[in-house]
Amino acid sequence: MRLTELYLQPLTATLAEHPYIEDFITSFGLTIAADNNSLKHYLDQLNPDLLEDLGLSREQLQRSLDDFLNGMLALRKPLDKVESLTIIGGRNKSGEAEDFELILQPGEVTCIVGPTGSGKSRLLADIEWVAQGDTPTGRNILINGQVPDSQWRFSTEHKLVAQLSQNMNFVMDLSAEEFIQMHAESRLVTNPQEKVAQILEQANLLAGEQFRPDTPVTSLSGGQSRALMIADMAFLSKSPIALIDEIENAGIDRKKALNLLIREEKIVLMATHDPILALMGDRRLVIKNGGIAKVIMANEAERRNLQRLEEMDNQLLALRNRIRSGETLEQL
Ligand SMILES: Nc1ncnc2c1ncn2[C@@H]1O[C@H](COP(=O)(O)OP(=O)(O)OP(=O)(O)O)[C@@H](O)[C@H]1O
Repeated sequence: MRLTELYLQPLTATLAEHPYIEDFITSFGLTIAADNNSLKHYLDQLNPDLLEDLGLSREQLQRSLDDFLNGMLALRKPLDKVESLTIIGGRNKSGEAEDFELILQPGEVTCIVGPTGSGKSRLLADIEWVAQGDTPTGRNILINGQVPDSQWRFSTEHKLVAQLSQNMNFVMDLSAEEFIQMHAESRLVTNPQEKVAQILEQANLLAGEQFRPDTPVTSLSGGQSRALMIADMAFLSKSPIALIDEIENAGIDRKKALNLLIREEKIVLMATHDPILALMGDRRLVIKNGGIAKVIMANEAERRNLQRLEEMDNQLLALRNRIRSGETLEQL
């Protein structure tokens, strides 16, 4: 819907489709009720004395409402589907060319490995910024094979990338359910209750220890809050690209977490040195001296080892649980 139509149709329809307009108007100390007049008529008939008492001019109110509605309409606009992300090589820290062009597709997982300071975060930042040769690496990022529309580059609503970082600090005094509910409402999803239930259920499947919907977010363990944010990212974020920084220390089911994002058809890039996650990826980018030094594609021999690694991981997990419950490990 266009902004002009929204101003001209009867308020009954406008407020039913965009209930947040009422909150916006009341936040200025005004009241608005659904009737057959239009939003334009409502604004035109506002009493100038009342506006003056509220310290408002009609033009100011109109401008703020335009900005607000434009933002809300942009949030509802369907995004262009991202079918591929191309990374065109730039140069490493010594100025040597990175000689490659990589195409990543939805549902694929790309792991990023390399020593501290090698440039892993820089690569993620190039993608987030949709670099056009204008970052220290000189890389270029294409979306669907083309220089991306400014929709992706400059919009704060339509973020190309959703990023999950290692540290989660909640400062709000809300329950897990209220927190996700608030997020779902701000995203204007059509069925927030259902989405919230789905996210809480999935987060509990990921978390090592269960939590209840009424658990305050500030009381969630590191693993539980990360599980909640991964489920939130999978089901609420419209960003087609997910960047994950080190999932391993989180105490959550890493495999399920990754599968959730893959199932939601995101392009996943993950900095990780966890062998299980690395082998689950479709490719690994090896970063050295600021450049992508090597691209390792998933191969059968490595994948066969995945099962062994999982067995080893389960054995370690069982030992961890024994330690946790106070047992000794003389007998393995
Ligand atoms: N190709 C490049 N040319 C110039 N500078 C670069 C290049 N790649 C990375 N850098 C710079 O090198 C520094 C270290 O890179 P970065 O922070 O990405 O490393 P990292 O691998 O993420 O390290 P850590 O594992 O410690 O987080 C940053 O200042 C980054 O901007």
